[in-house]
Amino acid sequence: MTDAPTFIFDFDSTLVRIETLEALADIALAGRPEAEATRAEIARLTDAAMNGQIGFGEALRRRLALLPLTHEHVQTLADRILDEGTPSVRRNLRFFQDNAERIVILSGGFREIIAPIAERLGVRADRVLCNDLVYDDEGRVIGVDDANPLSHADGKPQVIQSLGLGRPVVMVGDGWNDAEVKLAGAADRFYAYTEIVRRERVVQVADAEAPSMDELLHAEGMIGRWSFPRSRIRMLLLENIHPAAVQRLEEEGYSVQSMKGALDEDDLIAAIKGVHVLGIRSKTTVSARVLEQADRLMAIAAFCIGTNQIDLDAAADHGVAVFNAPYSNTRSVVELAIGLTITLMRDVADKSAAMHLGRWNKSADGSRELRGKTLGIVGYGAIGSQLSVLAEALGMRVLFYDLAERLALGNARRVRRLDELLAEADVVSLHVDGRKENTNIFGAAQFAQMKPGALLLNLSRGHVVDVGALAQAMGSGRIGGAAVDVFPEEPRTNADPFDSPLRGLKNMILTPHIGGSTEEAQEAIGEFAAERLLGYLNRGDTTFCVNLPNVQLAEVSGGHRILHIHRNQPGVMAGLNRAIAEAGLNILGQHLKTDERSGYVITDVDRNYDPKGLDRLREVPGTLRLRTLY
Ligand SMILES: NC(=O)c1ccc[n+]([C@@H]2O[C@H](COP(=O)([O-])OP(=O)(O)OC[C@H]3O[C@@H](n4cnc5c(N)ncnc54)[C@H](O)[C@@H]3O)[C@@H](O)[C@H]2O)c1
Ligand SMILES: O=C(O)CC[C@@H](O)C(=O)O
Repeated sequence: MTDAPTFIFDFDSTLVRIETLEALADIALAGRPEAEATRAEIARLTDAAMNGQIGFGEALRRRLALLPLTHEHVQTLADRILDEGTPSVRRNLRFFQDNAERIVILSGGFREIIAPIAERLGVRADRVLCNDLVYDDEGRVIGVDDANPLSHADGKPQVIQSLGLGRPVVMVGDGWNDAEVKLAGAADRFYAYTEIVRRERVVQVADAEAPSMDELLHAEGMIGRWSFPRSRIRMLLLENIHPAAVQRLEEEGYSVQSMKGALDEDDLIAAIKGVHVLGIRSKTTVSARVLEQADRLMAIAAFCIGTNQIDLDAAADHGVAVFNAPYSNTRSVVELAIGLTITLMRDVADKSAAMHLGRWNKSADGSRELRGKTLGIVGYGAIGSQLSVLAEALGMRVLFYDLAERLALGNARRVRRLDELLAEADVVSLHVDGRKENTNIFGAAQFAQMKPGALLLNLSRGHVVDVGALAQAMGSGRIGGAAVDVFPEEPRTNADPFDSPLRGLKNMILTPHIGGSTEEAQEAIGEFAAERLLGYLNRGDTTFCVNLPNVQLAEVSGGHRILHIHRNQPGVMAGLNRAIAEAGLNILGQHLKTDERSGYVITDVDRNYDPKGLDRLREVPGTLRLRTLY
C-alpha cells in the first residue's frame, strides 16, 4: 500500500459516538410524554436505514417528521458535539490534522453538527459533504435541501464519483450507505467501522472491519508513523479484578481478557504468551521462569498493595514495569483490624458459633473493652499508621515498632525494640511488608515475649507468622486469641480447599484474605492501577512503578517518544545518543533516570525519520526494551 489514499469518513457512529437524530430527539423532546416512544422509533428507522432495509432519503425524512426540531435544538447539540468524539478518533487527532488534504467527511447528517468536529480535525469546510437543514422564519426545521443528492438514496456514491478524487479511495463508515460507496465502485476499499456499532450486514460486504482508528491506520500501512492499534495490545487480568478497571482500559481501546481465579506457574506460562500487560492480585506468583517465557510482556499491575508475589528484579531485567495500588485499600484493612480486635476481646466469634449450635452462654468472663488497652503495631507504614489514629480515637494507647524512621502520629509512641513492644502490648497487630526477610519473624520466641493472654492480629502476609508456633501458643493459652487473614498457603480460587494448623482453635478468627476486599477498595484499586497502566502505555509515565526509576511525563506532543529501558551500566547513554544521531533523529527533549539496577531514558524526537533507524537503538549494549509512542 504505497499510494497515499484519500480517506472518506462517515460522521455518525464513526467520527462521533452518537446518531445525530437520536441526540436531537433527546434535546427536542426532553420532558415530553412521547419522548421515549418517539426516540425508539427514530432509533429503529436509523437502524433500518443503516442496515440497508429502507432507503436513506426515506428514513431521513420520516425521522425529521417525528421531531419538533428548531434551530435552537440543533445549536444545543452543535455546542457539545466536541465532547462526543469517538475515543480512538480523539486519540488520533494528529493523523487527521496532518492528512487533512486527503480527508473528506461524507455524511447524511447536518452541517451545523459536523462543522465543529471538522474544524477540530483540521478538515476544510469544502471537504465536508453533508446535508443542510431548511428552517422557516421562526427557526423551525421544515426539512432538508432536496437538491442535495445526500438527502436521497444512493447519494454517497454519486457525490464521491462527481468529485473525481485521487485514487485509491478508502471509505470508512458503519452503515449500509457507506458500503454502497464501495459497491458502486466509487471507493477502492471499504472498512466497516465498528467502534460504536457493529452491523453484520455491513461487515459482510466490507473489505475489512476496523474496530478503531488505530486498526484502520495500521491496516492502511500508517503504522510507525501515526498510530499503533491499541486493540492489538492484549491485557490479561486474573483474580477477579474490578470491572471499573476493565471498563477504563477498554475505553482506551485495549483488548482486555479477564479471569476469576489465579493461575499456577505452568498455566500462567501457557497463558502469558502474546500478552502485553498482566493484571493480578495477591495469589498469582510471577516468577523469573514466568517472565522468561513472557514474549510480549511490557507491564504488570498488582491490583493490590503487596508485590511480594512478583519477582521484581527479574521483571526489571526484562524491562517489564510493575505497578501496584499502594493506598487504595488501606482504610479497609484498618477497619477490619479494629473490628477483629473488638471481636476477639469480646469472644464474639466463639459465642456466635456456639449459638448456631444451640448453646446460650451469657457471661462477661474474659470480655474486655478496647478503651485503655495497649495496641502494639509492628510495621508503621500506610496501614499501621492509619490504624494508630483510629485506635487512639477509640481510647487505646498505641506503641509501634518499625525498621524505618516513621513519624509517630497523635500520641503514639515509638519503641526501638520489638521485645519492648511485645512486653507491653495487650494486642499486637502485624502490618509489615511482604519482603522475604520477614518470613517467620513471628514465631515461638516472639509469642513467649508477649503478655500472657495477649491477642495477635496478622493482616499483612502469611509468611510473616510461623503458624505452627502460633497454634501451639494458642493451645498453651499463651496467646489469648488471634485473628489471621493471610496464610503461607492460600487457595488459588474459591473452589480450592483451605487447610491450616490454625483451624478449629478457640478464639481464633480466620478470614480468607479479605482485609482489602471491600467494594470501595476494589473499585478504587481498579481505577488507580488502570490509570498507572494507561500512564505507562500511553505516555511512558512510570510514576508509582515499583521496579523501574519513576519518571512523570506529559502526553507526547509534536513528536514521537522513544522509551529506552536499559541495564544501569557504563556507556549506555553515550551509545544511545550516538545511535540516535546515526539514525538521523532530531532530539526535542530527553530525560534520564536511573536506579541501582536499571536506567530509563525518554527521548522525544521529530517525527520525520526512517523508522528502520530505530533498530540501531535496539542494538545499544545494555538495552532491555525499546518502545515508541506516537
Ligand atoms: N490483608 C489484606 O487484604 C491486605 C491488604 C492490604 C495490604 N496488606 C499487607 O499489609 C502490609 C502492610 O501494608 P502497607 O501498605 O502498610 O505497607 P507499607 O510498605 O506502607 O508499610 C510497611 C511497613 O513495615 C515496615 N517493616 C517492614 N519489615 C519490618 C519488620 N521486620 N519490622 C518492623 N517493621 C517492618 C516498613 O518499614 C514499613 O514502614 C503489607 O504486607 C501488605 O501486603 C494486606
Ligand atoms: O486483594 C488481594 O488479593 C490482596 C489484598 C492485599 O493483600 C494487598 O496486598 O493489597
